[in-house]
Amino acid sequence: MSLSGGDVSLIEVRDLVVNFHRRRAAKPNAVDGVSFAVRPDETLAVVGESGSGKTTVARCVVGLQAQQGGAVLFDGAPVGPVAKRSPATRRAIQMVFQDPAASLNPRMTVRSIIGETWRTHPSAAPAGRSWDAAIDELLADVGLDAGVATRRPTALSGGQCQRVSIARALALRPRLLVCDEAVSALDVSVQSQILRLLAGLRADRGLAILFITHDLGVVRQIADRVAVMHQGRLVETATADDLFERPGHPYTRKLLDAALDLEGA
Ligand SMILES: Nc1ncnc2c1ncn2[C@@H]1O[C@H](COP(=O)(O)OP(=O)(O)OP(=O)(O)O)[C@@H](O)[C@H]1O
Repeated sequence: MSLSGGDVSLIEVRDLVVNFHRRRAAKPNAVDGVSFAVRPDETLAVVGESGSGKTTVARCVVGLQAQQGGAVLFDGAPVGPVAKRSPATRRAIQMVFQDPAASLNPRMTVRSIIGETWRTHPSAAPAGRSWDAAIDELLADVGLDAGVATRRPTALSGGQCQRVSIARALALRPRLLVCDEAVSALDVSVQSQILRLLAGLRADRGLAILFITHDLGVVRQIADRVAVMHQGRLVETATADDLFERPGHPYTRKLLDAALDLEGA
């Protein structure tokens, strides 16, 4: 049965368990039996305070973190660590990180950063036209002008770098974008621009997005559904509307109250 409430899941996390202290059994699991699913056309936000296990779940989904229990299923089939995934699965699940400058090689131009993804995944490279033209088009898709292609990340703003990170992910025509605190390092106005960009890309390209964030303001702007994590466990999953209108779990209410206090401060 799909845990998403719909019929088809693109990605499903089933009873996931991660423990970073396997030899010391008394230490709690960082991720403790988490299950959720994302449909091919939706944005699911995973929200929770620092240390609740959000990033660890995201890293399991992209195959960068091994789990001690449970499974990650893509298109209904279990997928393991990234090194053991098929090139098609690796392409299909792309990640956008929190710190755009740190996730882009400062010595490379934007053109080489994007071109490199096609050298790693030749099956995704543009066929029948020049790479430069395809890169210009990708840059336009993320709201950057073609002149950015010859620049290095150090010559770009944080927002521009994050757009380049998104273009690099899109170059592989992914089906799922995993965004780990992808706007947390940006000014609020730039955050909104990037969130609008992601929403537009999702609609235009039929992307699914798994959005990891501690920020309920971001959740409100981007999410169709929300999974709330607390101390490694998932305490509530709801549509974004329901979560804000009728939070079901006391911890969710606490998070909402804390966010309201911040807004009012
Ligand atoms: N590589 C690691 N080795 C040991 N412990 C880790 C490691 N990565 C995460 N942890 C621990 O696992 C728990 C969950 O961390 P995680 O980063 O997934 O939480 P988070 O909700 O994403 O928090 P934040 O928003 O602060 O990144 C925390 O207690 C953290 O200290």
